[in-house]
Amino acid sequence: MSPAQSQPALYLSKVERRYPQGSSFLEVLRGADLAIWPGEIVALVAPSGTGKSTLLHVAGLLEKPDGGEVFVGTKPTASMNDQERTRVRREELGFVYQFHHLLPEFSALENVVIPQLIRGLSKAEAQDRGTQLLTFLGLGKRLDHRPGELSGGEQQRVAIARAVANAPRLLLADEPTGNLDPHTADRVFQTLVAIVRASKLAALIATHNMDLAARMDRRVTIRDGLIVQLP
Ligand SMILES: Nc1ncnc2c1ncn2[C@@H]1O[C@H](COP(=O)(O)OP(=O)(O)OP(=O)(O)O)[C@@H](O)[C@H]1O
Repeated sequence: MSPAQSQPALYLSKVERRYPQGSSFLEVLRGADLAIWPGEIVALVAPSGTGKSTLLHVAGLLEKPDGGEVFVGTKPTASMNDQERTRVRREELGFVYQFHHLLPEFSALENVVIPQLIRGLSKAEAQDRGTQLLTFLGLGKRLDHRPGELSGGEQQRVAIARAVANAPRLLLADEPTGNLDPHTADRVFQTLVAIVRASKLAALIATHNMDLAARMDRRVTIRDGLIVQLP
């Protein structure tokens, strides 16, 4: 086993998250434990309101846990300040949402290049990598198209390329195909799996789509604020 594989890409240890509700608190996560290993694609499947988005926000360092620890690789993040969390988020995490949030005035390639420039890559390196990624995702002939000139599935593939452009350790996705028709959703999911496998990323993907969940390596749910493995 290589050193990279001997530690989880993400490890949530006894994570707690609660929100004020009237005079008390709504306890959404009550000690959630979850490890995701490099190369693994894990489906997060749970009824509405049980805490999927909360879990993704905590795992994505967008919200701090009220208790427990979130390790990205070996790094404990709970006591990091905002600047450190932003750096880990930018360098080690990739995000894909139901709606792509691409920059409408920039081309597909520019949308993938910009985060790499922010990370400090040269323009030539960023363009090379962006072109390779978009070509891998079947968009080699769409590099110069703006999001408004692309289909929904193509836009979502650009969003996937953007999310993995900085070679993150972990991809977090919230209903990445939820806005697409079943056929397009299937194709986008296939490309998502292909890129995760090719890059040896770890992925946590929240979905209501049981067919897609069945094709991932593992399925987990949230029950009474805890992570429970599904068959
Ligand atoms: N910022 C907040 N303040 C107060 N309550 C919140 C906040 N965010 C989420 N909640 C509550 O926490 C619970 C879990 O919300 P969350 O959005 O994580 O659920 P979910 O499983 O993602 O739901 P869905 O599948 O409908 O998106 C819900 O009852 C929600 O109302």
